[in-house]
Amino acid sequence: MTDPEDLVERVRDGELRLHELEDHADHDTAAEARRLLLERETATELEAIGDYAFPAETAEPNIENMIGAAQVPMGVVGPVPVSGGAATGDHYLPLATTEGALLASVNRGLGVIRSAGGADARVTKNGMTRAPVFRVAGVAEAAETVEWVDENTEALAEAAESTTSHGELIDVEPYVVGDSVYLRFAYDTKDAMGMNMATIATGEACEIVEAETPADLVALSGNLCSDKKPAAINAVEGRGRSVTADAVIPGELVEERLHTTPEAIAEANTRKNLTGSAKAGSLGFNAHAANVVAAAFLATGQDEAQVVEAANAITTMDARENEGGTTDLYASVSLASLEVGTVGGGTKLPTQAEALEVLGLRGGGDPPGSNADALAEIIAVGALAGELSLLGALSSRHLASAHEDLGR
Ligand SMILES: CC(C)(COP(=O)([O-])OP(=O)([O-])OC[C@H]1O[C@@H](n2cnc3c(N)ncnc32)[C@H](O)[C@@H]1OP(=O)([O-])[O-])[C@@H](O)C(=O)NCCC(=O)NCCSC(=O)C[C@@](C)(O)CC(=O)[O-]
Ligand SMILES: NC(=O)C1=CN([C@@H]2O[C@H](COP(=O)(O)OP(=O)(O)OC[C@H]3O[C@@H](n4cnc5c(N)ncnc54)[C@H](OP(=O)(O)O)[C@@H]3O)[C@@H](O)[C@H]2O)C=CC1
Repeated sequence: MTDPEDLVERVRDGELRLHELEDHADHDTAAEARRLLLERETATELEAIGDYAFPAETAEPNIENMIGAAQVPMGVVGPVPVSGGAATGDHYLPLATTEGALLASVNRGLGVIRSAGGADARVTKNGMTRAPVFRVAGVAEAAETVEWVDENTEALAEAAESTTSHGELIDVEPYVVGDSVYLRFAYDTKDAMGMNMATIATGEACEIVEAETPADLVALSGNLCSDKKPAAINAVEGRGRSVTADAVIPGELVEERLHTTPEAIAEANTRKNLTGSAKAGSLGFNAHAANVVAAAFLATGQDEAQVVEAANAITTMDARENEGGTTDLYASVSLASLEVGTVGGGTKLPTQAEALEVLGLRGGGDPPGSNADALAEIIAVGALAGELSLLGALSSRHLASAHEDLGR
C-alpha cells in the first residue's frame, strides 16, 4: 500500500485520477491524500474537515472522492409523548442544524405539547414513487399502452418485486401527454426510504412494458415521481409517508408558555400560513416545517435533497371552546411527502445510526415498515412543535428578540 505523499505525486503526474485512490490505499489514506493535494492547490488547511469520527470505509456507499466530513452541530429536543400508529411513548428527537434558536423553539413547542398530554400522529398513506417516461407514436399508441398497463399490473408487480425481498408494488398510475406516457409506480418500501429500491424495481418492470406495448423507454425517471423538485403531485398524491400530527393545547398553557392566546395563534396562522402562502403562490402552507425536517434528516441520515418535498406541509390552528367554557388551541401539521427510512442510504453511517438509536428506531422494524412509520410520526410531532413555538413567538412579537438573544 502507498502513503499519501506518494498518491499525491502520482495524481500530479497524471498516473492516477483523484477518484482512483481507494484502489491503491485504504480509504482513510486515500482521503488524506486528497486533502493534501487540495491543501496545496488551494493554499488551505483542512484540519477540521479531516477530523472525522468514523472509518472512511464505512462511508464508501455514500460518497465519492471523500476528503473528510462536514460536521454540523447536533442537539436534542424533548422528550415528548407521541401516540402514533407506530410510535408510542416518550421520544427525544436529535436535530442537526446551524440555526441558533431553532432547537430552543422546537424544545419549547414539545414542552407545551408534553404538558398538554402529548400529540397524536398517524401515517395515512405510504408509497415511494418512480415514474419513467416512454415515447409512443401518438395518442392511439398511448391509449394502447395505458390499457395494457391497467390490465397487467400483476405482471408488472411480479417483475418489479423480483428485484427486492422487501419492496411491494402498490400501484401504477398512467399519465399521457401527447406522444409521452408516464407511469407513476408506487411501492411500499417498508423501512427503507426506497429510492434505490423503487428505481431498480421499476427498471425491471419497464422491460416488460417495452416488450408488450409500443412504448419505448426514454428515461427511467420522467419527473412525475417527483424526486427532489417542488411539485404539486407530491402535495396532492403523496410520496414516501403522508403523515399528520395534532394536539389540543389548553388556553392557559398557551398563555403561560407561549405568552399569547389560542385566538391570536389561530389568526396568525390563517393570515400568515394560509392567506400569505396563497398570495405568495407557495406550495408550503406552514411556517418552518423545513427547519425540523432538514435538521432531523441531517441527524438521522436521510437524503437531504428530499427536504424539497418532505417539508411540504399544511399547518392548521383553531381556537376551540371546550366543555368547561374555556378555549383550547387545536394544532395540526400534515406533511404530504415525507421520505424517510431507518435502513439503507445514510442511516448506516455511525453518527446517524447513533441518532436513530436515540429514537429507538435503528434498522428494520417489526413488522417491516414500522420503524420508518414511527420516524415519520416523530418528525411530524417535531414539526408541529416548531409551528406552535414560532407562531407563538410571532403572535407575542418575540421572534426578533429571540434571534437576537440566541441566534447571533
Ligand atoms: C427562543 C424562545 C424559545 C424563547 O421563548 P421563552 O418562552 O422566552 O423561553 P423560556 O426561557 O421561558 O423557556 C421556555 C422553554 O423554551 C425552551 N428553551 C428555551 N431556551 C432554550 C435553550 N437555550 N435550549 C433549549 N431549550 C430552550 C425550553 O423548553 C423552555 O422550557 P423549560 O425547559 O425551561 O421549562 C422563543 O422566543 C421562540 O421559540 N422563538 C421562535 C424562534 C424560532 O422558532 N426560530 C426558528 C425559526 S425562524 C426561521 O428559520 C423561519 C422563518 C421565521 O423565516 C419562517 C417564517 O417566515 O415564518
Ligand atoms: N437510485 C436513485 O434514483 C436514487 C437514489 N437515492 C439514494 O438512494 C438511497 C436510498 O435508497 P434505498 O432503496 O432506501 O436504500 P438502499 O439502496 O440502501 O437499499 C436498502 C435495502 O435494504 C434492504 N432492507 C433490509 N431490511 C429492510 C427493511 N426492514 N425494509 C426495507 N428494506 C430493507 C432492502 O433490500 P431488498 O430490496 O433486497 O429487500 C433494501 O433494498 C439513498 O442513499 C439515496 O440518497 C436517492 C434518490 C434517487
